[in-house]
Amino acid sequence: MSAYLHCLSHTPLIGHVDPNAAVLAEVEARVAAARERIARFEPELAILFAPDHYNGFFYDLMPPFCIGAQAHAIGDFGSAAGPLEVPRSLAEDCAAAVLAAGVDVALSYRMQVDHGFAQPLEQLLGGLDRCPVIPVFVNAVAAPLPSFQRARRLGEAIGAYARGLDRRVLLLGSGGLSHQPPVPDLASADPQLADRLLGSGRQLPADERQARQRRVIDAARRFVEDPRSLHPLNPDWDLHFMETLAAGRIAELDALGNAELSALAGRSSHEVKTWVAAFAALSAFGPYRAHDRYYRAIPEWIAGFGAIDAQPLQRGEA
Ligand SMILES: O=C(O)/C=C/c1cccc(O)c1O
Ligand SMILES: [Fe+2]
Repeated sequence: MSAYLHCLSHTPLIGHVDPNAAVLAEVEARVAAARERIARFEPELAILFAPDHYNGFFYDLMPPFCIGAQAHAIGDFGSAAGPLEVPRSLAEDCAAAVLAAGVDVALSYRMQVDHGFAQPLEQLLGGLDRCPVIPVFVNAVAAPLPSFQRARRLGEAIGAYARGLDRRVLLLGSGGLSHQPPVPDLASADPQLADRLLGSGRQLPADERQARQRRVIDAARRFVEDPRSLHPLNPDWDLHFMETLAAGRIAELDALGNAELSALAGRSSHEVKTWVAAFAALSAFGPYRAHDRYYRAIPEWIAGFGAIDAQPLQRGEA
């Protein structure tokens, strides 16, 4: 029984609107180093906390959290498409354990996921099917959103379940940090978009998919030229958030309300709740040490882009 954590921002803009070569190389080196550390850990099971962007979860039935017992990725923005390697009975047991621990979580036997799940699996493990993975959806865009406290409780319950397995468990958090790309919003949607957000967008026609991706790519180009065209990135808050998790003070975030977080760091910054859940899961293995922290605000990717590793303290470590 052992655990290793890696949390990483995702962005579908990689390869579409990139920062300069030096920054790109810096990020690639960081990701490559994280991939090596993970490979050395030799995970037997990954638990991946990630959000969706109205590609798999819609307002016909929007859960705050959902565990996938089977899942497939759609391949948006050129990310990997196809089935994830989900150990069905472990995912079922995990959902049952979480419910028994008092956290309400949905279960899906046909979970559809997007770049939020696919990108970390590609970047950190080399593909969708390289390691058995339990995908855990955390709603980070479709109001009303779960709170920091519930994300923490979800993570603690999943961590307690994972600790009981006799396996090397990799805990992954995907998303964040401060950012607000043009992800749709039901409150301001016209009737056609509202219909898509209610579920008719599950299999988007190719031309609409193209137009949707183009809108995000154009928004990124504009954001580089005019930082006021989107909600600003907030490096101060991002670094403070990372330090809070690294210092083991996860519960301090409970006091931060959803509206407050949107105002500080943008509407998509709720993706950081995947990090909170992952760290809370790690805390179920005991005190931990964070290392290999990385951060850079990257407007080309509309992302406060961060990465961090953590693992339980070894015997003798303070
Ligand atoms: O449009 C989407 O589906 C999402 C875009 C996006 C852009 C930048 C950072 C992110 O985390 C995103 O999901
Ligand atoms: Fe995202």
